[in-house]
Amino acid sequence: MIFKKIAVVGTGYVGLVTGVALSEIGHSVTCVDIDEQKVASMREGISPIYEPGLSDLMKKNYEAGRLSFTTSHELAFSDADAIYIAVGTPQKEDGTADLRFIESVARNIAEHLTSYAVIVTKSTVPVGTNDYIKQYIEKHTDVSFDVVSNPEFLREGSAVHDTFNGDRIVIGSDSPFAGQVIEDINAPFGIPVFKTDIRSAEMIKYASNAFLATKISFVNEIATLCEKLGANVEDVAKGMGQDKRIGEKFLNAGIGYGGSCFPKDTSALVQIAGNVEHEFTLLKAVIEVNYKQQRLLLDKAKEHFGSLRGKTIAMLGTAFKPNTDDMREAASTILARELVLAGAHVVAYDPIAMDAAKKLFPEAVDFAENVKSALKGADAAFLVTEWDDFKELRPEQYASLLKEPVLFDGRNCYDLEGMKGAGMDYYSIGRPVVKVERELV
Ligand SMILES: NC(=O)c1ccc[n+]([C@@H]2O[C@H](COP(=O)([O-])OP(=O)(O)OC[C@H]3O[C@@H](n4cnc5c(N)ncnc54)[C@H](O)[C@@H]3O)[C@@H](O)[C@H]2O)c1
Ligand SMILES: O=c1ccn([C@@H]2O[C@H](COP(=O)(O)OP(=O)(O)O[C@H]3O[C@H](CO)[C@@H](O)[C@H](O)[C@H]3O)[C@@H](O)[C@H]2O)c(=O)[nH]1
Repeated sequence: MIFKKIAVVGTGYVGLVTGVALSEIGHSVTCVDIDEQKVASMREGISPIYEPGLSDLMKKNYEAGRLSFTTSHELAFSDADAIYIAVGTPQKEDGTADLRFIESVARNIAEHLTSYAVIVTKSTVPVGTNDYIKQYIEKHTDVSFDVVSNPEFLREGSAVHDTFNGDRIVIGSDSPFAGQVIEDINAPFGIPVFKTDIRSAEMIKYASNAFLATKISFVNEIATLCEKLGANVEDVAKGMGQDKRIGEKFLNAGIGYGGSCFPKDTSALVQIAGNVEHEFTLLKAVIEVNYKQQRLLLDKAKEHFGSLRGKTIAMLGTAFKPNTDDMREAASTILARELVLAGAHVVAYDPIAMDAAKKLFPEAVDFAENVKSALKGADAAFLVTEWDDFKELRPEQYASLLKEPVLFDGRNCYDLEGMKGAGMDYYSIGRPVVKVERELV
């Protein structure tokens, strides 16, 4: 194995995890970020993001001298065999992908490239973006280089695990040499490689995310039908998933998908289609279903209480999924805003993402120190993120801490049988409602 000198541009969820993982398999990695605070923190051995297993691995490779951090593109790119682009491609107001960070990295590379390197795009970029990167750099430097599309499929909350255990590594290239360099770099991971052209690689990323989002919105529509027809979506999903052509994964009904990827990537793909005069009807419906789904707990609570004015709601979980501090496009943000607008008092708790939530939630929202103090005296609870801390609570504990008591579970964390006799009304997604048997007076 020939270990390479690698620069990674951007130290977010993808860049830092990629940099750390590449150093762990033996390469010499320099991570460069424009955020001085992030770089300072990483140099002190503190990961700027919460991701299970990342901190220890980062410290280990930093101390071993295989991993370094800088704010200087010049330093990072000098003699690099490969330059990985892992900057953000957020959503613009019109739904298209905002490529200004990609454009700035292209400028950085054109300015500081001193010898041949393979430029690898990990960021999720619209089809044709790698062609743009190539043309821009070619125009502004005489140094030779190749461009490779190498989309990333890791999930937040399990990013380190996913990087070492991915299903495939997609390498899109029009240069067999450059494609081989990236395959060699990744060889120690032992993950199957799929090679294709650059545009197909770019499309694989969007198509994969759009397909997974479609699976989620599909099962959520089935969940709504189950509620109306007296079926149980959990059993329905299990029964469907046993068909290998369907597969059991990503069929968990709930309050929709959030996060830094599905919402923006589905919108971007609708726009990418629009640019070539194709209306992506199916994906538009997926997005519309998700919009309704993210507000579902609110509808259920309004139906239960009549009005939410003056009610105290304990919000359990603010992160878009467990094991992350990421709040991008989290359903909790919508729910907190809408609950406050409806006149409710919100007390939120999240084991990890509370600092991020404080910056995003309306000022009227209070934050509790732990799950029990969030629940104590509240009229109802909204279970928004399926953290283990919440799932470990027994139904009776909710019932004894809540005033009314009623639990609106957006993630189907509890078994319906276990809820019967817990002394609490229990609403979940796509499953029958469990009601407390109250004495008639
Ligand atoms: N977050 C995920 O789970 C995930 C998974 C797969 C793919 N992706 C894609 O990967 C890309 C990165 O996502 P992320 O969530 O890691 O982003 P992020 O916003 O967490 O991090 C991006 C980092 O890039 C830095 N940056 C911006 N411009 C720079 C420049 N010119 N030079 C150096 N650093 C610069 C920023 O300061 C920031 O630290 C996106 O395209 C995203 O769609 C993300
Ligand atoms: O059956 C399911 C599975 C997920 N979700 C929700 O879908 C969202 C996304 O979850 P997940 O895919 O686990 O997390 P991400 O970190 O957003 O990862 C997705 O987005 C990344 C960024 O592009 C990709 O790299 C990953 O492959 C892709 O799974 C979350 O809100 C989940 O609650 C459901 O509602 N039901």
